[in-house]
Amino acid sequence: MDLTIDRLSKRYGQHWALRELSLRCVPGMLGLVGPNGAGKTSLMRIIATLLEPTEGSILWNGQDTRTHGQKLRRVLGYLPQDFGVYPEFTGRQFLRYLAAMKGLPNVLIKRRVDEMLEMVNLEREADRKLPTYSGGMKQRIGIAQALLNDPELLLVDEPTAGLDPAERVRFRTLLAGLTSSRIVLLSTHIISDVEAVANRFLIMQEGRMLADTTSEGLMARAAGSVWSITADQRTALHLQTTYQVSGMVNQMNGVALRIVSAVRPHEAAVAVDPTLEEAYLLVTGRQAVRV
Ligand SMILES: Nc1ncnc2c1ncn2[C@@H]1O[C@H](COP(=O)(O)OP(=O)(O)OP(=O)(O)O)[C@@H](O)[C@H]1O
Repeated sequence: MDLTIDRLSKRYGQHWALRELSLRCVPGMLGLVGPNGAGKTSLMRIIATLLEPTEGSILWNGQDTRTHGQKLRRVLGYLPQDFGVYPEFTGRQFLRYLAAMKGLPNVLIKRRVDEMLEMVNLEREADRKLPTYSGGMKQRIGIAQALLNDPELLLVDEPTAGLDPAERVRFRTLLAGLTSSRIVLLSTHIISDVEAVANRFLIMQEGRMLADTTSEGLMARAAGSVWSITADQRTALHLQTTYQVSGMVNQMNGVALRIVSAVRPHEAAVAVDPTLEEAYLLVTGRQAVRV
């Protein structure tokens, strides 16, 4: 199993959504992290062969997907960001319908659908119509449909958007169990979504790959660049306007700040271990989203 992305670019009109992106993926969970508009969905849609690149190519096991797209589609599972459900179907009917569409033999469909419903913990809700499902249940049925063909390559685009914290955790746990023998590419703008499950982090911004690293690699980049200080209100305000503040808590004795800065922001500041979000902030220069 080998997915190679070679100098991929995508232009919409005058706007470049992807710029010369290269990447080689082997089995494991890859967290594709970047702010809205970074190009994550465009990349996923091109890999899924739903969108043509402007330049560059995607190779699946060494073969170009422009000419051998069927080989990749056969082993692909995809949960798109705007995953829509069919209002007339129950969860079970929906999965059976998609299993048939994916070409699973009739004799296997019932068993496979039952297995998937059990895996995503929706057996009890399987005969309810899809519009009655909560956001988290819809995402779980979405991942179930993506897994029907036991894909070697699983693309999951912003799966936790709009989920409440309990469903978010549940979804992460579900994903964590899926990675051993496939390539999973999971996109998110929330680093905590992939913090515990990804063994590789791809950080995208404005169509470019800013970093291709592990959590340790990302943390190492931020070592010595995160500071903690408890200051009075006036000093805290000054620090906030001058530096990137990654955390702030009002306390009895002042304001406790965490600051991301290459230089010591104040003589009373002490260096602290970075969090993954702070490392992300340092790489992208943006505020990480905390959920
Ligand atoms: N069909 C399109 N026509 C024109 N511009 C587009 C189109 N699709 C995406 N874009 C632009 O390309 C850039 C990348 O979009 P894309 O959806 O790939 O990013 P993203 O990282 O997935 O962001 P989001 O999380 O908001 O979906 C954005 O600036 C977006 O506005």
